[in-house]
Amino acid sequence: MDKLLIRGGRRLQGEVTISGAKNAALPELCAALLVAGPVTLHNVPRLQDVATALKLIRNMGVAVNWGAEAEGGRIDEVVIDAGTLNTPEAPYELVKTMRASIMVLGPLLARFGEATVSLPGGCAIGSRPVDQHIKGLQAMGADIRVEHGYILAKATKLKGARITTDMVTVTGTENLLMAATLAEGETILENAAQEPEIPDLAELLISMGARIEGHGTSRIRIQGVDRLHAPARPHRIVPDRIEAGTFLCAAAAAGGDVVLRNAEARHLEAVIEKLREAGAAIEAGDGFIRVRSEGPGHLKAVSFRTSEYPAFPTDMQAQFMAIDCIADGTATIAETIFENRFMHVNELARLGAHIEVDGKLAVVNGVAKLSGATVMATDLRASASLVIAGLVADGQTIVERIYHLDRGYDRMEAKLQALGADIERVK
Ligand SMILES: CC(=O)N[C@H]1[C@@H](OP(=O)(O)OP(=O)(O)OC[C@H]2O[C@@H](n3ccc(=O)[nH]c3=O)[C@H](O)[C@@H]2O)O[C@H](CO)[C@@H](O)[C@@H]1O
Ligand SMILES: C=C(OP(=O)(O)O)C(=O)O
Repeated sequence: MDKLLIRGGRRLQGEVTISGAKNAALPELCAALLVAGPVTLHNVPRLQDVATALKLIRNMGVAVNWGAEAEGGRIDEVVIDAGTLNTPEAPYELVKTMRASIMVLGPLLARFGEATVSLPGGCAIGSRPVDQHIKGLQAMGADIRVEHGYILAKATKLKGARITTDMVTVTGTENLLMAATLAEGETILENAAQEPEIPDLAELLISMGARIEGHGTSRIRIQGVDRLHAPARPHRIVPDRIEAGTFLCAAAAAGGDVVLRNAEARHLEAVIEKLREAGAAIEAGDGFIRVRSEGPGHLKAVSFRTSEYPAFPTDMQAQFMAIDCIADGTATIAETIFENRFMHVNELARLGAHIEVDGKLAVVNGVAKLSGATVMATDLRASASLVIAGLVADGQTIVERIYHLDRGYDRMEAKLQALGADIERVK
């Protein structure tokens, strides 16, 4: 199993190009199932979750061409043609490592009138049920049973409905949005998620002939159409705001001067505001963000609370906690989205951090320095937080189980090396 070996204490300097968003790529790969014809995506990040999603849809009989595999092809391009789809099924073996697989359910049901999709596997950050996806599709007239760990869904023709989800759910909104494009009549999604990946998905669907309004707000209105068509042009996936935020936190914590290219500051306002409070200087312009920081000894502890977009993202909580660990003062961090997303705390403590957890709250007392140790990654963003802590810690840190990191970051260690970090992957 691969590990990362980090020798801390180096400042970060230079430029890094941010990849396309994992959380936009995954629903958009599923959206391609809605049409018979080629859907071309650009700015596709090279990461394990994309590979898993492509394996899943190939298994349905879909033709997939990932640029990295094609001779001389664009490395960031994926072309999917679901014209040959013959098995509208997602088996447990392919779904268990990636909860986002649930997003094949809406498109399959809408286009084929049936789908068999395994319940996604349990995940370290919380229980993560999919009841809202199921309830929404039932409101659209689907007949859904859950048996032997599988969702068995049928619908001769989905019907438009007004759906108010019990909570704001990102993939729930995306699943129902995709299903509604082919439903009969109008669907209104109330309490819809507003994360930037949702308007990005909606724009792709619109380029396929879908009729959607209000994407990016909490009320999305969809007029169903009889069929969608292949988009005329490639769709460019929105930059990954969480990858960008992770590099901002890394530079703020380690100190240095880093410019992020292909990054959207307007998608990261809550994080940037907190980084400024912590003492980092941030400038942003068209497609770039620059961060300058004096690093350890010059950072202030900053409290924050995770919440739905545009508030502070839960996917940035662990990485920002790494800054608070070495900042001056005490920070209180409230995690309101997932009930078990403080798994990195024990590992940060192994590096010398002082953190106490009480339910949804973590209280971090900043220390002057961290000291390198062997730590274990427990989930995707926890891994990133340990990497950031390792960049600051004295001596050598080994981060084990980085398959979590590889799920969602595109060659993170290579990008950090290019910024001057002493980090390498070892077998
Ligand atoms: C692939 C993708 O885009 N993943 C993101 C997505 O996950 P995901 O879409 O899975 O997260 P949700 O927005 O659905 O979850 C929000 C909350 O609602 C609960 N819930 C959700 C659906 C449901 O049917 N029932 C239910 O109870 C969840 O357990 C959680 O407590 O949004 C999360 C919250 O921003 C991010 O951390 C993930 O990175
Ligand atoms: C929790 C995350 O992803 P997923 O929903 O794919 O598990 C994440 O990106 O931090």
